[in-house]
Amino acid sequence: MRIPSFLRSPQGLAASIGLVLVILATVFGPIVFGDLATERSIPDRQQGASLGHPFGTDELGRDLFARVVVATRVSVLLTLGATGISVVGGVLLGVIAVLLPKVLQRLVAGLIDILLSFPWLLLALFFSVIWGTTAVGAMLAVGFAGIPVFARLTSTLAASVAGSDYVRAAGMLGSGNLRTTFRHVVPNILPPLLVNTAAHASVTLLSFAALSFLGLGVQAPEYDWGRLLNEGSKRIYVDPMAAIGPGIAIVLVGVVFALLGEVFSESGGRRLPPKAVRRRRSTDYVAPVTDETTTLEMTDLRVAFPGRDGGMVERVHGVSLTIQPGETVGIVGESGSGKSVTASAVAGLLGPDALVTSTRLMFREIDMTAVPNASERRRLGLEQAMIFQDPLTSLNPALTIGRQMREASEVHARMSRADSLRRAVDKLNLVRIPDAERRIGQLPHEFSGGMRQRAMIAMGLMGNPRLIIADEPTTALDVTVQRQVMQALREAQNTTGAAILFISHDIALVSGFCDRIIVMRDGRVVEEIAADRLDEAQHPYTRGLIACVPDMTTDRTAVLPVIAAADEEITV
Ligand SMILES: Nc1ncnc2c1ncn2[C@@H]1O[C@H](COP(=O)(O)OP(=O)(O)OP(=O)(O)O)[C@@H](O)[C@H]1O
Repeated sequence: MRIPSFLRSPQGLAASIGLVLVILATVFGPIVFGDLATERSIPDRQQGASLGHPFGTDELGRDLFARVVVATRVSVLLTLGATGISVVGGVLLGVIAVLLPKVLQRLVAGLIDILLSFPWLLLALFFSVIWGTTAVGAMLAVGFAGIPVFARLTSTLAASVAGSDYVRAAGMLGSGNLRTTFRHVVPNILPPLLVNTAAHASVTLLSFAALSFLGLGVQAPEYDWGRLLNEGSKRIYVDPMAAIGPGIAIVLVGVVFALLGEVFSESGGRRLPPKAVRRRRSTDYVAPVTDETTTLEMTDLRVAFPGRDGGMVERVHGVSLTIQPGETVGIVGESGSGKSVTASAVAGLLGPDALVTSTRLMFREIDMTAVPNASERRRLGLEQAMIFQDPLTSLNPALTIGRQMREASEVHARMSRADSLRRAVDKLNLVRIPDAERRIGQLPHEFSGGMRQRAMIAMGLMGNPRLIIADEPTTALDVTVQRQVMQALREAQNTTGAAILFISHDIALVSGFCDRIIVMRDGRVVEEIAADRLDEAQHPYTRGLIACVPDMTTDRTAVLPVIAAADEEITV
């Protein structure tokens, strides 16, 4: 029999044994020890620890060990209830904070910060005054006092995931904010949330004990460990076990929760299996597009971002670009020349900070400068595909490749799960992923870099792409794998007839792959030239880029040419 990996570490084993004991005491404690815990025996009152009464007896002669075991249920259930309130409330508030418009986001973040600045126990005391000194009041108080902690954690974790390529890609597929948050963001913040939940449960248990000890928690005739501790502390110098007994229970269960947090954090990389989602069953698939309208028309695109002084700084200065169906257009230029910003404007992926203006920006007769309606969103999700530079950040690490591939066809083409699965396997075969039926159930980290990038291409083929935007798709790959990816891209184009907008700083790669090359520098197009006429390039910058590409005849002892700054004369 295979031993689960978490049982192989000492803390995993200790946490598991502790958890089983806590569950047994919670479920069976009151049943087994209930009578003993309430049975009064005046002759035996206030006895010290003995074999018959390990923790002694109280002032009515009731066995304290039995009372400590019986109190497990109240103490643990109140702890779980309060932790649940903190986690659910905090995660909801944190997620809402991420979904809100920027101004409201800041307001909620400010509110969370203010609540966090109050000491936790002080907040709990404040709430317990509101809800009264009862067990439920204490649970609500401790639970509500923990909400800001989880709200801050959730919004911070969500913000770090929200900038990933796969979340941007989900937005491009037309996935709404709520869907993207619950499908792509929440699964990726679950492991750290679980770790913090376990650690927080341990603190919550102590807070309950503290509240009950102060007389603000569980009230007589009910009792929990805090109350037993309070009663025992009155005779601590005579019968120390009366106070030490409930103290041991509090410490032991607190340690079990803390150890559980350790175990979660150690297995943090391991993902939870993806949940099944309800789907509309339908085979309503969108027919392939056959009309041949111009794929992209862009005139005088200008993009500005907020600068340090509060004003806007223009980074792309009047770029015009037209792409015809089936055409392969390359954009080359050095780092920072505005290639990615131009491509993101085409895909509508620039964030709310960017100020985008253009005389005309149409993708297959969809005005990309206006907010798309439902049918345009659906078309964009199916007809545009984007392949990013780093496949590891562009795939959601918590979802299987198959699940991510199916998203576009299920959301937009409304295909049934079985149909979209079949289509995903076909597309993985098309980009030559071996053993596609098995691979489709794997997570992105189980793929090699080149396979991940080919899976991204396959994902783009799940719709009916008319434009594939590939933003430096081979930069992170070695030369052999680069060839496989380029080949997959070419085959994808041959199969679909899609146009490709290929972005790279490598003019040699672009000239071998594209029909036409746009050369960009400092946010401007400096030259547009057919790939097979590159040797006739006029602009000194283009000639400089070509001269920087070494070939078999390059003198390896000579100094490489240097491209001068934009305002300098370039000599090659
Ligand atoms: N969100 C942003 N906020 C502010 N400035 C930005 C933002 N995105 C891009 N820029 C700026 O716009 C300019 C063009 O960036 P872009 O990413 O398009 O360059 P690139 O040509 O794709 O470079 P690389 O090859 O390094 O990816 C750069 O100066 C960059 O700093």
